[in-house]
Amino acid sequence: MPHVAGAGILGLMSTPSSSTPKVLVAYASKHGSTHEIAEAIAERLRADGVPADCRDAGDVKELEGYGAVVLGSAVYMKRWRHEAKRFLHRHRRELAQLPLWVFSSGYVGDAERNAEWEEPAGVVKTVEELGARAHVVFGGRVPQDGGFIAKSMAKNTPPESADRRDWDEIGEWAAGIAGELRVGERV
Ligand SMILES: Cc1cc2nc3c(=O)[nH]c(=O)nc-3n(C[C@H](O)[C@H](O)[C@H](O)COP(=O)(O)O)c2cc1C
Repeated sequence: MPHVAGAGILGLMSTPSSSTPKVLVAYASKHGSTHEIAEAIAERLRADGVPADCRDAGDVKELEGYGAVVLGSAVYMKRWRHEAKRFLHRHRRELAQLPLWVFSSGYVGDAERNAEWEEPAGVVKTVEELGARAHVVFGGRVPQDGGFIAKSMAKNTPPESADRRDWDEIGEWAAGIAGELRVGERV
């Protein structure tokens, strides 16, 4: 089960607006699979009545107009993509004031979820300091078009476990976010 940090509605209770905040789903992806997770989260939010934009973290210059943020990054060599790290740094003041949810995407293959392939510790520390409501890890997909290591991963990974993204798990996580934001709307 993904780790879910202490959630709550306190931040939303103090929000003066009675409308559901628009959510920015920002992602950092090299080979597209994290982008697809981010799109699925945004789609689920919209389906649950929460307005959401899905954007490349590297393209986001400001957070004006957004009342909540979901940030996700692919993990490579135990690190987040630099666009996601830069996003955290650049917007840290606003993020500390906004409801924030975070996901990493990485583990692939048929082994039990590998403890080696977890969230980068520095990212966990930063997002907890920013008051993130949850930070979770989703499975990833072996890149189909990468370099030497990716090719070797693809060769050594059984095709049926090359894509470990669990769309039900992702959808449920997004539904939980929508639920929290809708609760805030009623406060
Ligand atoms: C060279 C390479 C290194 C990787 N390193 C990690 C890692 O350290 N931890 C992890 O969880 N996943 C790792 N992965 C798996 C990727 O995170 C996974 O394939 C992810 O879904 C890629 O996301 P993207 O398609 O959005 O770029 C690695 C993949 C490659 C090709």
